[in-house]
Amino acid sequence: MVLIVLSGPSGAGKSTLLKKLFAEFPDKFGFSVSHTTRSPRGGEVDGKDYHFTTQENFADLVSTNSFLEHATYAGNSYGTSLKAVEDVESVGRHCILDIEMEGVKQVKTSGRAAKFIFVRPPSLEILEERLRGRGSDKEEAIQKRLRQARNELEYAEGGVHDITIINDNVEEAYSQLKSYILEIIGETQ
Ligand SMILES: Nc1ncnc2c1ncn2[C@@H]1O[C@H](COP(=O)(O)OP(=O)(O)OP(=O)(O)O)[C@@H](O)[C@H]1O
Repeated sequence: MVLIVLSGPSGAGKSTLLKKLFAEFPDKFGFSVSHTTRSPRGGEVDGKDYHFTTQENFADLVSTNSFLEHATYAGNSYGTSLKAVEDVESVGRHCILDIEMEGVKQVKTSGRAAKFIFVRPPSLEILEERLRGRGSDKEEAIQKRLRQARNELEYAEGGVHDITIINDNVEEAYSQLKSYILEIIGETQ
């Protein structure tokens, strides 16, 4: 099984592309279930949406090197455990992680083999338009995402990913993503 790590600035189109991939290949890929110390929101199911966990248990998992990557956002910790990846692989699916730069760095140093795909927008101006178009963020959050996008793009300049996909036309970007992924999992269409 191949561990596939997708990253890129917020708003670059990762979810859009992955949605297409899961729709076309419903049985080939899976997302791992992350651990989090945040409280469940309405309708979220433990073990399905997240493994909801205490800060203490989360710290234990960190100290036993049980996470492939983990980070803290807005006071809550999130992580992908090695076991969560194995759970996806045990049912015969390739695990896909949709994570940000710090997580990518951790997977890289974990020693676990993976393929790294970077999804980027054609320009920061277009990224800004898309973030506004998505309508899910306030102005302050958009500015924060744009600042972070610069960091992600700079990191990617170092040639740390196996492939960079520019999401200009979504169908073209999807076609590139699909052919690369089918190639690395050893399937051709
Ligand atoms: N090629 C494209 N052309 C125009 N709009 C696009 C394209 N790809 C995605 N979008 C739009 O851009 C917005 C951001 O896309 P999406 O939510 O998939 O990004 P993301 O990388 O998953 O972001 P996040 O990391 O914040 O979850 C969405 O409104 C989406 O419909």
